[in-house]
Amino acid sequence: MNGIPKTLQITDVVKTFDQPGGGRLKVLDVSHFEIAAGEQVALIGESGGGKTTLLHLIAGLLTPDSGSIRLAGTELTSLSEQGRDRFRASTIGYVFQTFNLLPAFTAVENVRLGMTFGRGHHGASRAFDLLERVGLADRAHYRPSQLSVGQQQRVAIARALAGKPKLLLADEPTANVDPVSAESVLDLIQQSCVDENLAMLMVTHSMDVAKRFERVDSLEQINHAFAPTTS
Ligand SMILES: Nc1ncnc2c1ncn2[C@@H]1O[C@H](COP(=O)(O)OP(=O)(O)OP(=O)(O)O)[C@@H](O)[C@H]1O
Repeated sequence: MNGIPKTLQITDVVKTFDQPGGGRLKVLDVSHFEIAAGEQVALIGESGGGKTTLLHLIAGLLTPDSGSIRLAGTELTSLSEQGRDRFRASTIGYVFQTFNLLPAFTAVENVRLGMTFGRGHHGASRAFDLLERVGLADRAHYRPSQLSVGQQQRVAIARALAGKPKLLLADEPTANVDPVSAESVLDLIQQSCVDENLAMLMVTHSMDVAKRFERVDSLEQINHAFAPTTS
C-alpha cells in the first residue's frame, strides 16, 4: 500500500487509565500504525489488550496521553471536544457489537440519525437507498424491536455509511448475530467499503472473520505496552 494516501496515521500514541486501586495502567503504546485509503484491516488480540481503546482513540471518543492521530489529513489531538464530535460525525462510521440503534425510532429514522452532521444532507432518499442496499427496503418503517438481530445490524451498517465516512470502525460486528446472518453482515460491510472506497478497521476475536481480510494485525505486535504494566 506504499504510495497510496493514508486515511489513518498513528504515531507514538500512549494511553493510560486511572486504576481503581490507585496508579495508572498503561494500556497502549503504539509507535506506528497506519491504514491506507480503501484498505481493510482486521485487528485481533487478547481480551483486555486495548483493541476497543484503540478504536475509541481513533474515533475521538477518548484522547491519548501523548502522540499523534491523523485521520483524513486532520490531527485529532488538535481538536476541541466539540470539534472531535463534529469531525467524527463527518469522517467515521462506527458499527458496534450491540448495534446501538435508538429503540423509539424506525429503521429509516435511525439511518438518518447517522447524517445529522454528516457531509451532504441527502436526507431521506439516501437513507432509503442505504436500506435498500442492506436488503431492508421493506422494513424502513419498522422499529428495532420489530427486526431480527441480523436485520438490526444491517440497519446499523446503513447508519454507519450514512454520513459518507472515510473510515469505518467495526467492533466485533457479528458477535451477537447468528452464523448465517454473520456471513451476510460481513459481506455487506466489506463490499460497502469497496463500493465507497472506504477504509476499515474491524476488531474481531474470530479467526473465521479475520481470514476474510488480506491484512490481519495483532495488537500485541504493535503495542509496546503489552503486557500492561502499572506506573
Ligand atoms: N475507562 C477505563 N478506566 C480504567 N481502565 C480501563 C478503562 N477502559 C478500559 N480500561 C482497561 O483497559 C484495558 C483494555 O480494555 P479494552 O476494552 O480496550 O480491551 P479489548 O482488547 O477491547 O478487550 P476485549 O477483547 O475483551 O473486548 C483493560 O484492562 C481495561 O480494564
